[in-house]
Amino acid sequence: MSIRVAIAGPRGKMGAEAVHTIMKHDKMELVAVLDYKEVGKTLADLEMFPASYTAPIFTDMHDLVEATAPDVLVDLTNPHAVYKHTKEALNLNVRPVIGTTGFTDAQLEELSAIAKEKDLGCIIAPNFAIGAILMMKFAKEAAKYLPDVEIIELHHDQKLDAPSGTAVKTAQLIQEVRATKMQGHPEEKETIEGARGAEFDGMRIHSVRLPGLVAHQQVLFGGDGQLLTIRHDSLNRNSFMSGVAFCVEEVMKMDQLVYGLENII
Ligand SMILES: NC(=O)C1=CN([C@@H]2O[C@H](COP(=O)(O)OP(=O)(O)OC[C@H]3O[C@@H](n4cnc5c(N)ncnc54)[C@H](O)[C@@H]3O)[C@@H](O)[C@H]2O)C=CC1
Ligand SMILES: O=C(O)C1=N[C@H](C(=O)O)C[C@H](O)C1
Repeated sequence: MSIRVAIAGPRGKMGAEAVHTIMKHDKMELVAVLDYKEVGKTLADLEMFPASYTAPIFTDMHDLVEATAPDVLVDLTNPHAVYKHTKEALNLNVRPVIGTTGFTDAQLEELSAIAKEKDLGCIIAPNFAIGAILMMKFAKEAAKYLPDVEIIELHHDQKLDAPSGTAVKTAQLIQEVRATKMQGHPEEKETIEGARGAEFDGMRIHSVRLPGLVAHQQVLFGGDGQLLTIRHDSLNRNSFMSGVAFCVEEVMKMDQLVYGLENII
């Protein structure tokens, strides 16, 4: 039987790719999409999709679930909308697969508690690309031996959140294996505010935003007379799509919230 999938944010850069991915998948059916406008239309009414894409557009999650009974909601919207969508989906017994970044720790804890209470799978994946997950895993391993680390993430200039969800997740994974360490000179002073980047548990995160970039990150480790750089580049958004399809299948087998694909690959 097909997995019934709804997608929030279908007109976005990631959402549109995800629409094509689900439409092409032989074990999945795109039953609806959630947008903030165009209610009553179908994807086929939007110029960007072919006439064969007949999934209806909803602007209200309750209406969407009542009319189309999805098994899974894939959210690719923005940091302002995603928490509400995830909570609503869980409360309506729909399993969320969330690619949108920008959750607070308190929101993650609350959503985790709801998923647990309902025995429902929920995946929150700051990055769906296998190469990025390996980059994070390798960075965590390297930090055991080289605890001086700075993260540089580079993204397109339409990105709303900084630092990226991937950079935050990388820093959290490193924090698990590294004793807190304030890096740099103890008396260093920024002569222009922000020059040293964001501070996370003593390590620094730098965010670059430029047209032409997609999604890139390098993790730099410094040691005595040596440097190690671990870098990942997403050159297009197709790089995320096998991860999206993997999560839609996996979340059907789960009964709790998982934050980060490194926990399930
Ligand atoms: N986990 C991953 O591997 C990846 C995650 N992302 C994240 O996915 C999110 C989307 O990224 P992009 O597609 O580049 O952004 P985008 O700006 O191109 O698309 C966002 C879409 O969400 C829609 N939207 C906004 N509010 C909405 C609402 N209340 N209900 C329904 N739709 C709404 C917008 O109309 C827009 O079409 C971002 O948070 C980004 O960081 C992006 C790439 C990979
Ligand atoms: O906004 C993006 O583009 C991306 N967002 C995610 C993040 O914040 O880490 C994943 C990837 O880096 C692309």
